[in-house]
Amino acid sequence: MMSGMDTELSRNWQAPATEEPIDARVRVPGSKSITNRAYVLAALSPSPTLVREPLISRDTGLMLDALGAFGVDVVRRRGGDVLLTPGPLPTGERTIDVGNAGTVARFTPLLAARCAGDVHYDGDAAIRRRPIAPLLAAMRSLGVPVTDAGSGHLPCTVHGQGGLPGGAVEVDASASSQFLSALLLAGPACAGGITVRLVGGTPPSEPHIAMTVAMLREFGATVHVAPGEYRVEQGELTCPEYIVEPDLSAAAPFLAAVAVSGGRLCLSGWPATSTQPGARIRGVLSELGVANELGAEGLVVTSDGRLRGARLNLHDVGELTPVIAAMLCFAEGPSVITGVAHLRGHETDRLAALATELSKLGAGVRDTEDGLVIEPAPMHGGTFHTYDDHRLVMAAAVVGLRVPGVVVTDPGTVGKTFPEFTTVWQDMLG
Ligand SMILES: O=C(O)C1=C[C@@H](OP(=O)(O)O)[C@@H](O)[C@H](O)C1
Ligand SMILES: C=C(OP(=O)(O)O)C(=O)O
Repeated sequence: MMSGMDTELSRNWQAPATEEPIDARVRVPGSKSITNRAYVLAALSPSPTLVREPLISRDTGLMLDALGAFGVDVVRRRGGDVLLTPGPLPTGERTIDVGNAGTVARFTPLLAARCAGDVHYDGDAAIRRRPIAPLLAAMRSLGVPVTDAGSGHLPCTVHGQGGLPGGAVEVDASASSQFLSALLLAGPACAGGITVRLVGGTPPSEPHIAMTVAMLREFGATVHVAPGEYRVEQGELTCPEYIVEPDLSAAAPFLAAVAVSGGRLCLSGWPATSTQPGARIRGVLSELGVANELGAEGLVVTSDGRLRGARLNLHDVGELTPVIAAMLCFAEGPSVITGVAHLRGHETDRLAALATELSKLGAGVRDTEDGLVIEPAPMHGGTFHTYDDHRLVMAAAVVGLRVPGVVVTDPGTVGKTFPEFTTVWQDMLG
């Protein structure tokens, strides 16, 4: 039996610190966003799809479970590839656990409408706080009956009628680009296709919308894009094999490690072009004065450990904010991050969490209405709370490299998108 102290230690992770420059080659697992889109599109493709090099993590496991509940046969091959073959759409009541996966919570309810019967949705306490009302409103206006407890949040029930109506629909995707992606991904299965008109503010995470459009086309869908309006034609999808790119947002903490500690790191498998927002970390690094170059062996980042402060609008790449904020705590001057008010509705209120945890360790970090102000200052060890947020574990790891004694709570929460993160991080240090 473990003593209370052992239990406490096993729940925490002492982030490794180093005074040596980094000299490493790292490979990260497949992209969460690409994997879960490939799974959704495979579920809508009548012929089998082999998804190669997918991410194997909590979010992608929950997606496969959800699709399995909708009659998709899922075969996990040795080595990680997954073969998906849709079967007859099921009838009767079922329940989907979305955990804290935005992609499962937002992308699958439209698919549930194709089943005949009630599909109940719920997940972690955190997902019950995350926005979904604009998506449910759009579903209702399409003619899909959905009930919730009146709060506009999960839990909710999709009353599947055995088919997905289509037509024209408006959506306010200013709180999450995933509302728009959800409607577009379901488009080929909608009767008569779907026309989505954006209302409200500009959606965040523009690269994720481009990813949705690009992947729909890779699966054979016809997609028309005009300013503020998208049209997806009804049609049969097919893609016998889809290869998933490495997750460039999961790569970001490793690149940040070189920026704060100096040295050289090669991230293997970096694609020449990508719709992933993580690809834009290269531009951010350049702006901070950190050299990075794409060559035959991958993306190579080299640094002497010095970086400039900057003013960064991260509206398009919000999921990079925790790692970038951690990195900026070691810049030579202050920084301002703007454009990410929607992060308050992510896995946790990321702006509040980053301000609290980074300040607690000595940096001057405060949250503003739509971002963070970061005044670098000498930092010291202490406990870094992670609030069930995988990207806060990654941010804490970056701080811990330069600050001995950073104790990270609940490191297992990183399993949402990168179960092997702490091992790969340790390996990076040799
Ligand atoms: O579509 C996707 O795969 C994602 C879209 C973004 O969501 P928001 O637009 O809600 O920020 C991003 O932050 C999330 O990690 C993944
Ligand atoms: C916001 C994120 O995840 P989700 O897919 O749950 O929205 C994220 O991974 O940073």
